[in-house]
Amino acid sequence: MTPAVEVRDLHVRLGGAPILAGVDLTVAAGEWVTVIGPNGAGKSTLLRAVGGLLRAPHAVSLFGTPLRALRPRERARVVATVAQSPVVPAGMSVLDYVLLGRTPYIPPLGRESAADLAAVREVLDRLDLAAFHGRELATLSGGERQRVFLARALAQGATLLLLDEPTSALDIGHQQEVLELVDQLRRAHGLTVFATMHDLSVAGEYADRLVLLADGRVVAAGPPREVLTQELLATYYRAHVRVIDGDHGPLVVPIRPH
Ligand SMILES: Nc1ncnc2c1ncn2[C@@H]1O[C@H](COP(=O)(O)OP(=O)(O)OP(=O)(O)O)[C@@H](O)[C@H]1O
Repeated sequence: MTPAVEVRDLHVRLGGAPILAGVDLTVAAGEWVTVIGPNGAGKSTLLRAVGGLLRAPHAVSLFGTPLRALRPRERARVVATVAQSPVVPAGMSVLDYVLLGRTPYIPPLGRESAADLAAVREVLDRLDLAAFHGRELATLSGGERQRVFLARALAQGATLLLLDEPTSALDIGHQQEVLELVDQLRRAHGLTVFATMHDLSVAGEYADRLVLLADGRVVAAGPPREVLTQELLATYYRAHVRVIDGDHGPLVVPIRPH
């Protein structure tokens, strides 16, 4: 079957320095793959390249089509990105911000249709954001805002979701709620999820496969119990951890070194 994401020998240089140095990976349609790795490993850069936000035209294909062959509107119907800290337009309401997700469906110089508004209201309800629809985005708390960013991506109706640290600003309850919702949507609508996460236990609980990135290279990839090992985490994170069996995958507990 054609993979949702295919990355072949991806090299990215930023500010004159090599950031990604020959990354290869595939994400099957319907799969959830999470990229982990220490700070500065290149995780966000990889996600941006897959989302078409960097010039890497030859290395990335989405659902069998090279990125370079997709026009921006076409690309936006296929892939939706939730960046780590998206720009918040001044004075914009929650409703209008989430409505931006419908841009690929609105004709140039046209207005949103009743179906666009219905799609937005449905997503706001699902994410428990309906009460905020008239609020100025900038006045929301970090966690509320993060749910609005996700709402915009879901309203886009793309089949591939790229989530860069989607729950970093959320409390543990909202973190679970958002990840469960993403997983439900994935199963119900056949979405593919390609994410980055720092919480290794949570990453392992939700992903089918993990990709461990270090210094711009994939150093391990596979099911969570093959990647979340004490040895790999000591080598690449310099972390002292204990890995214990959980119901949905390994749980990584940091242990204070002697
Ligand atoms: N525009 C840029 N110019 C120069 N260097 C950059 C640029 N953007 C990113 N980098 C560098 O590329 C490296 C990888 O950054 P990236 O944000 O992809 O890492 P990351 O794995 O997502 O890190 P973190 O876990 O800290 O979010 C970092 O060393 C960063 O400083």
